[in-house]
Amino acid sequence: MLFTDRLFKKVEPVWSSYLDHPFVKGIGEGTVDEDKFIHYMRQDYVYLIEYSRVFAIGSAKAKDLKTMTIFANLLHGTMNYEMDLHREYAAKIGISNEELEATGPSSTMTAYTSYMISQAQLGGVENSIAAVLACAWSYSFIGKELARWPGALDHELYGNWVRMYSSDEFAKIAEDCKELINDITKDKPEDELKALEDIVLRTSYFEYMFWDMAENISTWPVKELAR
Ligand SMILES: Cc1ncc(CO)c(N)n1
Repeated sequence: MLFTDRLFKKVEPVWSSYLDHPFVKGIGEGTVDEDKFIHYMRQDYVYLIEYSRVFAIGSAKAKDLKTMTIFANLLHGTMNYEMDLHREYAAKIGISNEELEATGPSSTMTAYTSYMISQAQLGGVENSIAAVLACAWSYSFIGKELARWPGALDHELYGNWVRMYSSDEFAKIAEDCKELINDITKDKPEDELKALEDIVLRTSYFEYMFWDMAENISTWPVKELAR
């Protein structure tokens, strides 16, 4: 069995719950509140900066040129392609790239990216790929599903989002991550596989928390002190 098949069995209930989440449903149905979406996109922009850092760590830790190149391509794709989506949305509503980049990090964004970066720094290259796997793969999973919902692809505001994450280009990013982890785990003992599975499960929980952060427009518990 491929390691990603084993992982999918583990995370499937968590990922299915994303599709019932009011924010994710709101994107698919075109009903999500604009203020919530803007908060989400701003937090996601600064999230993607840290996420790219994990690709850079993976590239630095890679033991062969193929792995190093895949990480470098993922880094390039995120910064030059996926983040254009956020820049385009921001431009539409009058937020500059500088303002977008200067977004104050929310507690959930901080916790999630800190966890990814610490896991990537602690272990070998396999930890970096485990840390980003749920991100790329679950977004592709959500994108493909929402693309089947009536009108989701054509919605004037949220259609771009659905088109990005259901695109073949984005599916390729998820596939590259899956291939990397399957290659890297081929001869690994069970205790190491379990540790990687744990990273994928925890990042899947963080993904749920990120959707909650968007839905609740949350930042930090003590808002007036968090500026
Ligand atoms: C929080 C989060 N996870 C995953 C992705 C996919 O890259 C994203 N844009 N944001």
